[in-house]
Parts: sequence; structure tokens; C-alpha cells
Amino acid sequence: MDQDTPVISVSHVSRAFGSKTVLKDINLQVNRAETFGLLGPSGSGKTTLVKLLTGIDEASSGEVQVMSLKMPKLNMLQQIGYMAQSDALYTELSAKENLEFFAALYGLKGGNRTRRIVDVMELVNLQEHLRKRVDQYSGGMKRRLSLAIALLHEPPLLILDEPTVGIDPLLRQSIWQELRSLNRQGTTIVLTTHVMDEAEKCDRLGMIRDGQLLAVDTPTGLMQATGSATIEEAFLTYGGARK
Ligand SMILES: Nc1ncnc2c1ncn2[C@@H]1O[C@H](COP(=O)(O)OP(=O)(O)OP(=O)(O)O)[C@@H](O)[C@H]1O
Repeated sequence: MDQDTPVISVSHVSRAFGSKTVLKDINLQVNRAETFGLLGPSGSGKTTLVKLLTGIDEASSGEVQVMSLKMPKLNMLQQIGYMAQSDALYTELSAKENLEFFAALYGLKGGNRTRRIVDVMELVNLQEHLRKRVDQYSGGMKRRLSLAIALLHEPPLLILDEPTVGIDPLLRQSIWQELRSLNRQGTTIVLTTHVMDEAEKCDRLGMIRDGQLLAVDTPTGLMQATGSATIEEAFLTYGGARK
């Protein structure tokens, strides 16, 4: 893929569930090695949009391309690391068994599989709980395991739906350091967040309200456009709570 071709290209995308249109004519491009954040009030359409990017769901109209391929496309699974908002884990299995299952799905083999499992569990600080059944994990531990699974196969594109909810500030900081380092190595990251200091760390932000992408810009650009001193103020302006 050409270095300048956007990793994600969304054109005129709408998504309706029955008579309810939850995404309206979305146009968006995300560039290689960008960290792109989606911000918006609860129910504004963020999860619906990221599901279209992963190919889990399909647009009602318009087109989503990822790495120049029209989505949904099953073999893109290996290229994308997706962390859903609700954990998709086999709770009756251990963390190790979960990781092995996903490693097999992603085609990781032998020593590489073992090495990656150790690496990602260290990264999310769960190395001591590798053999524990997931139904004995706390909510935060499950989130961390879900993140570990998303990172397992070193995908060039990471799509993370509220990745740090339920994760303590110290670990959140180290996860962000890792995301930054992956980013520097060329990984593209799209995430949704409600945490303002995370939003500030993104290269660009998209503000969604009622299924419409109202603005896309750098955090500084959004603050300037709304005359806000903070991202939170800008968010409240776009979210409709502040005029
Ligand atoms: N499968 C579905 N069927 C019907 N309505 C749906 C479906 N999925 C999502 N919606 C609706 O689409 C709207 C957007 O939901 P979505 O989960 O994308 O919001 P969100 O911005 O991610 O919210 P939050 O920040 O609370 O996670 C909501 O009104 C939701 O009820």
C-alpha cells in the first residue's frame, strides 16, 4: 500500500437499524501511523462506526475501505486488532487458553506464539494471572486481557473501543506509552474515549453527535474553533451542552 494512501477511508456512510438512522453521511480518512480519537456523548454512534471499520457490521449505504479494500472483508481480521467495549472472552477458560485460541485464529505459531503471549501479558501487567480462569478475573483485568488479545498479532491497525475503562491510572499511563511506541513504529490507532486527557494525546479527533461527524481536527484545532481553553469544553460545545 502506498504510504500516502489513507489506512481508513469512509465515504458517505450511513447506518440504520430499522427506521432509526444512527450514522448519517459520515466521511472520514485516517492516515497511516495516526492516533485518531472518536469523541461524542453516549449513544452518539461511536461504537456503531468502529464496528463498520472492523467489518463486524456493514454500512446501510456508502463505503468503508480499510487498506484500500472494501469492508467487510473476512481476511482483514489478521490486519486489525479490535478491542470491543464488552469483552469477548471465553470466561470458562484460563487467560492462557484464551490467548492461545486467538493466537491460532491469527496464525501465530511456535516460539513466536509463546513469546507474544508473554509479551502482551506483561504489557497489561497480568503475567501472574496467566493460568487463572477468566471468570475469576475482575472487570478491569478482563479489559486488560481484551487489550492483550487485540495486540497479540502485532496488527498494523488497532481499533480500540474505550480501551482504558476500568483500568487504574498508573497502568493506563503505561498502556498509553505502549500505544505511542507502536504508533511510532507505524501502527495506526483508532479509539473511542470519554477520557479527556486521552483525547488530548490523539493526533486528531472526530467529534460525533447524533450520528453526525461534526468536526475533525487536531485537539488544538478543535479548541481554537470553539474558543475553548480545554478539550472538555470543546467536547461540551460539540456535544450540545454548551453554546
Ligand atoms: N443493533 C442495534 N439495533 C438498534 N439500535 C442500535 C443497535 N446498535 C446501536 N444502536 C443504537 O445506535 C445508537 C448509537 O449507539 P452506539 O453504541 O454506537 O453509541 P456510542 O456513541 O458508542 O455510545 P457509548 O458512548 O454509550 O458507548 C444508540 O441509540 C443505540 O441504541
